[in-house]
Amino acid sequence: MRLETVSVIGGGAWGTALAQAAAMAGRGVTLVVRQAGTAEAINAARSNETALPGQTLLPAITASSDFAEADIVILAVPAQATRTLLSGLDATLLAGRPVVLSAKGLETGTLARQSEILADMVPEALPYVLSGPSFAADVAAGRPTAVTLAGDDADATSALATALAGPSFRPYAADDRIGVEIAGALKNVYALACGAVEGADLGASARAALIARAYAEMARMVTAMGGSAHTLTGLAGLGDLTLTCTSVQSRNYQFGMALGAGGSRQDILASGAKLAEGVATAPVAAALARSLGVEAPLIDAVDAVVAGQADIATIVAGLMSRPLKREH
Ligand SMILES: NC(=O)C1=CN([C@@H]2O[C@H](COP(=O)(O)OP(=O)(O)OC[C@H]3O[C@@H](n4cnc5c(N)ncnc54)[C@H](OP(=O)(O)O)[C@@H]3O)[C@@H](O)[C@H]2O)C=CC1
Ligand SMILES: O=C(CO)COP(=O)(O)O
Repeated sequence: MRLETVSVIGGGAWGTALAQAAAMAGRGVTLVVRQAGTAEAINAARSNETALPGQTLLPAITASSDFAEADIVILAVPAQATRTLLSGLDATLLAGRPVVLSAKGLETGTLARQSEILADMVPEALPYVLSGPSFAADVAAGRPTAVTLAGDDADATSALATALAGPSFRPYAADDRIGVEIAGALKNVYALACGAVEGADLGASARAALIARAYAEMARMVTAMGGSAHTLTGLAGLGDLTLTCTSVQSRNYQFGMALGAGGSRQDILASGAKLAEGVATAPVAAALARSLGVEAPLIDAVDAVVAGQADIATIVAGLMSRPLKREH
């Protein structure tokens, strides 16, 4: 299969960074944005100053407001926008092509993973999931980054990983799409919790305990969904959980800090908070856990705090007074 050209759909921080990574890999790239004026501004400045300031885009990238036919399509819009985006695209341009899903979230209402949305909307597309510890600013600046790229066919996934790999961007091929998608969505929920630990000044010990118990909870969720807990030992699991749950640079962590300091979801959003996917995913993950019969006290705790149903002190007291049990 020809893997020379790439269309990245979504002109935010991540779409811009993935366009840069694909250009570094030697691909010809179209960065598809919503507004013609935005495309013109990016092409003129050779930079997407609104979404990813201070990064000069490589010459192989052209921004456009039209979806161009390409060998590889990468979707990089927020998880809740993926269905709307796909409903507006010409499905014939996606049929038989690798479509790389890079959003980290579960869909409100349907509880769907990103690749389930793609299967609903364009069943003829070839689904791949890209996830792992990778801040857009790091990827775009050419700092060393490694991610997981999961697809159904091992040879085709390796070929796609090779087509997207560059000197500073290293995709590892994998086959567990479910595990990778659930890990990517849930780490944002746990990052909210870890940010709240910092915002409420509960200490580094509490944060480390939270990360370890989040990993165990994530493993229960992945297994119940039909994925492999082994996937969580990799970049999309441990890697991204570590990054997002310990970095003030993470938008989910920042949102959690504001919650931990006593802010309400509404007030934090009104203050202009950046996209924090865990906010939409927390109630979806809680509903998913209930439907699967999985015990998920941390997801439930984040869901309750985000919904304004409980304060941090009550949540912490509740978690610390759960019946003692064996660790494994
Ligand atoms: N930023 C990061 O470091 C990383 C982000 N991700 C994931 O990537 C996804 C996107 O995040 P990110 O780019 O950072 O978010 P941003 O908020 O920076 O950008 C989101 C972009 O999506 C566009 N968009 C929203 N809805 C639509 C739509 N219906 N059709 C077309 N475009 C649309 C917006 O367009 P407009 O500007 O016109 O509103 C905006 O450019 C998230 O799921 C995130 O978790 C994954 C790894 C790293
Ligand atoms: O997914 C990310 C890094 O891997 C980005 O995290 P935030 O969306 O929390 O900034």
